[in-house]
Amino acid sequence: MSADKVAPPPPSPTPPPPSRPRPRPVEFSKGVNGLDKVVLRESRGSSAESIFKPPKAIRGGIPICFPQFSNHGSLEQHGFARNRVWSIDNDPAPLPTNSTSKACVDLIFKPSDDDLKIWPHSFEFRLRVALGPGGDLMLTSRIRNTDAKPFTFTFAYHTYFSVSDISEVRVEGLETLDYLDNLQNKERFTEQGDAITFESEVCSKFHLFLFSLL
Ligand SMILES: O=P(O)(O)OC[C@H]1O[C@@H](O)[C@H](O)[C@@H](O)[C@@H]1O
Repeated sequence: MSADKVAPPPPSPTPPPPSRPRPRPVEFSKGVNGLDKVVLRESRGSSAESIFKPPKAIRGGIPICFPQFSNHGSLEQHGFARNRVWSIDNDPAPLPTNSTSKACVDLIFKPSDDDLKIWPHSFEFRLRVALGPGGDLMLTSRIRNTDAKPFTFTFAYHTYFSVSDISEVRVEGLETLDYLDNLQNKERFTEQGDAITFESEVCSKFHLFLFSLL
């Protein structure tokens, strides 16, 4: 082989793209009013199928299903409350004196004229989100009938949990409760085991309550 036909050295391997830094779960800063601001970010507490694009509801956090849970009615799945902008009550009732909470915010949702066209019942939904001293989060929902007539509704906190290893998860306390199995045509069963574990896809709805407000 002559010198001018020597094979060129192999290209050096492309370096991997720099990994994006993960957002810190809690950030502390100062708010516009000079008060301490705490931003909670849980980048993993959502479904892998999340589409953060209206009108699709965010599949993460704790969606509030109201006035309809699931497709048990004529409204959109899980009702419209999770897809609306709520306002903050700047003058909420104080926390009870025996409360261990240190901080809370009251969020209010009232139906718009368009909402009343699809669900003709006026109400005020007040959601209190309170943070305990140990970091525990407490949600209290109060729904007030501001209509002249009674109405019924279904409601749920559709909480998403971030788990690193599903095989380590056990859900206890549901023994003897009835549930509808979505993967078996919503057939009704009674839970027999003292703990539910997950070996494959599960989609069960336990113990549905129907509320009436007079
Ligand atoms: O996708 P959505 O509307 O946020 O609902 C989340 C889940 O809600 C559950 O109640 C349904 O049984 C699931 O099928 C669904 O994936």
